[in-house]
Amino acid sequence: MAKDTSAPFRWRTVVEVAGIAAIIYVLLGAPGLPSAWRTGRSAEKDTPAVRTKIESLVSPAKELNCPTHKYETHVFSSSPLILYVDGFLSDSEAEHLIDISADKWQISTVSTDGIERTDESVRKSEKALVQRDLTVQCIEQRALSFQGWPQDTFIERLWTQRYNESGHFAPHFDWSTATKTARRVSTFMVYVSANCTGGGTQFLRIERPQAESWCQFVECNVQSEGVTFKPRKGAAVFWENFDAEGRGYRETMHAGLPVESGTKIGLNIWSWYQKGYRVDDGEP
Ligand SMILES: O=C(O)CCC(=O)C(=O)O
Ligand SMILES: [Fe+2]
Repeated sequence: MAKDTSAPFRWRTVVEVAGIAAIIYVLLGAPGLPSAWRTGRSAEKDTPAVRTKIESLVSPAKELNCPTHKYETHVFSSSPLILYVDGFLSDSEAEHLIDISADKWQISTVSTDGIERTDESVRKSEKALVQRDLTVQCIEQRALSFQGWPQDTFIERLWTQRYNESGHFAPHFDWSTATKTARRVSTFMVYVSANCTGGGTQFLRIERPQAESWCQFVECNVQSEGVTFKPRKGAAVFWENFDAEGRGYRETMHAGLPVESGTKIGLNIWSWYQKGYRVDDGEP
């Protein structure tokens, strides 16, 4: 009787096709996987976007003489870590940030894979790059000290952000480009001025806490998805963008809700992990 050789042959074909598909998937850059896992194809490559990012990293001068400043921290969530920091900025620091932003406002951009564009359906606001004077460096220092001066972690140059009526920022993550050795590890969303209605910072995938006490900081009287932090002058919402393995937290998706009346001014303080990088102290 003739031997049936077709079954082993089919299996070999299946294995070969799977192998070729896997090679093509890797060559395409492993689409669908978080970029932190795409080893061998990373922001360490010296692209213009990476150079611009690295040039924006700063470290406050070590011998700074900053005034004593006290704030109150409330743990909102431990995983992901989300903290509410009341009084992160003093009134005079907030006023100073407003003053030094005054002649610097420019239309805000959004960035996809390091490429900047304007799109009011995503982000409608103005932003200002603030000069690194003593007050600003003391704020940078406060942000690093708050996190325990983590290794190889720097502050991205600070920007204020102004939203007038209908200004908003659609849901997004703060961690678009990320690798194992370079990523935006944490965010402070600081309210510099909050003469507005609306304009809260909404986390769509996180539930509002039950305790009544949180109602001073989060919206309790509106029916909306997730939880919304109220803009409150001087306060900050702090969160970590990645877990210990370097995976972005999906729960940190957030939005700046439309300002219904008045003006809201925010300050972004982003901390960036850049393995092995050293930055000169001090001056802008
Ligand atoms: O304005 C807000 O409440 C959020 C701003 C924000 O998410 C950002 O600037 O990345
Ligand atoms: Fe954001």
